[in-house]
Amino acid sequence: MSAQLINGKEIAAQVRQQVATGVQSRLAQGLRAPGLAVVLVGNDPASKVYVGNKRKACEEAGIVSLSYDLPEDTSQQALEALIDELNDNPTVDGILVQLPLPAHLDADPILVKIRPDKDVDGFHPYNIGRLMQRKPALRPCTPAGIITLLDSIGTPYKGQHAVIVGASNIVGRPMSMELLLKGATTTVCHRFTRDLPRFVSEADILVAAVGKPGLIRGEWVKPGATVIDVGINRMPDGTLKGDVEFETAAKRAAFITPVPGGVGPMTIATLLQNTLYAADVLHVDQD
Ligand SMILES: Nc1nc2c(c(=O)[nH]1)N[C@@H](CN(C=O)c1ccc(C(=O)N[C@@H](CCC(=O)O)C(=O)O)cc1)CN2
Repeated sequence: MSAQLINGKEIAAQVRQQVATGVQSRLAQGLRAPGLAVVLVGNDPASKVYVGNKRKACEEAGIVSLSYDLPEDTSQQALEALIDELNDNPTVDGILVQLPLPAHLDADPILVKIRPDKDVDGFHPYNIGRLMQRKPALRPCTPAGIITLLDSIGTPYKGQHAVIVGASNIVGRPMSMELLLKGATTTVCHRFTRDLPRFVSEADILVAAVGKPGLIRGEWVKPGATVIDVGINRMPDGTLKGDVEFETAAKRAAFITPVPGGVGPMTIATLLQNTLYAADVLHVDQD
């Protein structure tokens, strides 16, 4: 391996420490601790792990985590009623509905119902619009966390070709906007893209977010590229594998994120940052 590893776990720990300091400073001023409502519907095992990690991270940073674990057969109406209640609760700065929801539920009306100033996932059309206008408020956690990682290695964005593989609402599309705002020339590849290897081989910054283990072959990677692997694919033997063929990609790249321990921890650290931001900046009248 010649690439330098980007240690997401370590950088996430630094971000979480900064958030903890911010929370302490609120308490020292006599302000209340920020509150995050974490809503989990159903029994998806991966979602349970992520939600558990989010709640633990909140506690460690001094953020009050309010847990709402709802049964698999929760109705659309009941979930929307809970969002109304949380929107009106002055001790709640952030509301997070863990995705994916069970198949009978429609996520879009639920995400739109979350008050934009409590939308710490940054998925509400208002927050996406703010990002598009270069006036970000609450930014989607995974793309914003990736920018923190790229900043940490001094990425010279301007004029670089950033190629994002995957066009999801959670990662690919907001990621392309984050990188565009940084001055990169961005290309988004998706399932209809012809000749994926050609685009990958032209990427100075490559972000892979498709959820297909090893889809991106190491030999496609441009020598000296920065490779960010968002894929967290659980293999039959229980191990986690990224979307990028790690060993071969690491021989060509200058920087690469591991899976696990790369992007995933940054998603949670950025969620805490967003929650503190919502409490400090967006809800100053609620203390
Ligand atoms: N409401 C949301 N739902 C989902 C989001 C999101 O940002 N908001 N993103 C993903 C899942 N996700 C956060 O919820 C998430 C995924 C992975 C990790 C993480 O720390 N992964 C570890 C490995 C953990 C493991 O053992 O599985 C790592 O990569 O090191 C954190 C958050 C979909 N849903």
